[in-house]
Amino acid sequence: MRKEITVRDLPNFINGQYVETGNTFDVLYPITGEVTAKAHTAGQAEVDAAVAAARAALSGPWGQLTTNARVEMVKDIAAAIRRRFDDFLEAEVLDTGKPYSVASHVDIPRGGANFESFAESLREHATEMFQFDTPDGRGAHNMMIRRPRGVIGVISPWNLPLLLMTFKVGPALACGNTVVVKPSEVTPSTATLLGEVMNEVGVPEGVYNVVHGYGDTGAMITSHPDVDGITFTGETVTGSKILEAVAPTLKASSMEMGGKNPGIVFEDADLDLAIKELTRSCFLNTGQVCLGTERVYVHESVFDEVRDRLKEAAENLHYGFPDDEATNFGPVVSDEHRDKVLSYYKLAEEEGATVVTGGGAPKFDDERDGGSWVQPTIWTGLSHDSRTAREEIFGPCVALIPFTDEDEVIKLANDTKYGLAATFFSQDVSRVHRVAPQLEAGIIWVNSWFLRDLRTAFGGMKQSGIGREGGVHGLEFYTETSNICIKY
Ligand SMILES: NC(=O)C1=CN([C@@H]2O[C@H](COP(=O)(O)OP(=O)(O)OC[C@H]3O[C@@H](n4cnc5c(N)ncnc54)[C@H](O)[C@@H]3O)[C@@H](O)[C@H]2O)C=CC1
Ligand SMILES: O=C(O)/C=C/C=C(\O)C(=O)O
Repeated sequence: MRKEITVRDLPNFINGQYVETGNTFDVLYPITGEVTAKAHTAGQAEVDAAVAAARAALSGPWGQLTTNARVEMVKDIAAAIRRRFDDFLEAEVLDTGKPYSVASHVDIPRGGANFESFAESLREHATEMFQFDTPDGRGAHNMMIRRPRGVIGVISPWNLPLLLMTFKVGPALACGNTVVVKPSEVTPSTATLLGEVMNEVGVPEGVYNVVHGYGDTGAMITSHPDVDGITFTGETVTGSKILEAVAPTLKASSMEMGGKNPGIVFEDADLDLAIKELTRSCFLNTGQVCLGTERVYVHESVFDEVRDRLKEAAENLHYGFPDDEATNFGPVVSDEHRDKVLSYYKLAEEEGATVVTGGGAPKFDDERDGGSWVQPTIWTGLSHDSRTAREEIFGPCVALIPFTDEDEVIKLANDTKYGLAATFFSQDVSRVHRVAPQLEAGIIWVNSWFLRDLRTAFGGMKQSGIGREGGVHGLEFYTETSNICIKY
């Protein structure tokens, strides 16, 4: 159904207050291209104020909370997000155009779970202690303590805005840090709304701050001398610029970046399951998931069947307005991103691809023609070395490439500068155990995709990332340790 849009104002959130700057940029509805909000750009003064508020909060009432009280407050944030589920859902859909069916099952529930789960993890981790022999025979205890790292700059992307931002803010707050968040300029709404939740729950002022703007506002945070750590999700090239920006002040950095994740369908795979999971891994969230599969190697003996069944699944996806229950496929996030994806659709054909389905933009003959739409697309006939099969497109598209043997496909899967995720399908238990450890990826799914247990380590190898977050693994980034050596 067509949405009646009232243009909203999205101020910054600094020291518990909403702060306007009057210098605004438009936020657009990807379904139709209409303006839905005006976000207030933060300049150096607002970034400085946010960082100063975050610094002050570390030694204010927040810093004085007991661990138990802090953990309970972080869980209260989760409960408040759940109470305001519909507000978050509406805000996320307006920014991204994604179907309610996706946002209400993936994005918004994770907004709450990210706070709750990391609060629990913090309670469960054990403190390290070593008994140590000293030359005088009396001995010592080495005891490690953890303390918050300090002010954390959170730079987040547009594909899963609330999910990915809270995947960082949740553990940061659970560990006692304070944050300055720079959400993507394309999707600033849910980060702004979270400020209301923080005030409702009684999170002390200055603990959670949000500044809006483009990459230059992000750069004011990454280069800020009073920020202690940066956690980033986004493109690899941006990650590399951020690492340069943090170098002069030697900030700790946790980086989750792009991928060109392989999928593999072996000849012994359960094809019903493989098609079901590949339909999600290629097309969920219109392909805008860093863990998605844009190249799938299919054993030659089942290639034609996989191609035909995946084509059928892609053609059954339902483009529509977000609140239509049948809609499971939305637009991409912006015209800029649509143009990038369509440029790869053109490149694929220039590189000799056969278009199995899709390959362009849909035409609706209604207001959706003003939005940022592309078709789900499947190619065959592309070589593993083509740019289409090697570069991250971040769209609902996949190159199907045949293979003949296991060693060959492992080499093909690993032949990339990235190493975020891999997913493969086989019913042969020996093969599963043999192949999985040989894949160069931080996250490997077997007979499944995007099954997330928040206690597990999350992050990429090679140019897909530096460091791991999730469960107790995030403690390495979100806390500083001190070893205390106590001689008896
Ligand atoms: N999760 C992932 O792996 C994601 C990958 N991408 C990839 O990146 C491409 C471009 O999307 P963008 O949103 O432009 O990603 P991006 O990496 O440019 O932006 C991500 C965040 O970084 C900020 N940023 C940009 N330049 C910065 C700088 N110099 N210093 C500090 N912060 C900076 C942005 O404002 C945004 O908040 C996509 O087409 C896709 O291929 C995008 C989003 C998520
Ligand atoms: O489940 C998560 O924590 C993250 C999922 C997806 C991404 O990281 C991404 O698309 O960037």
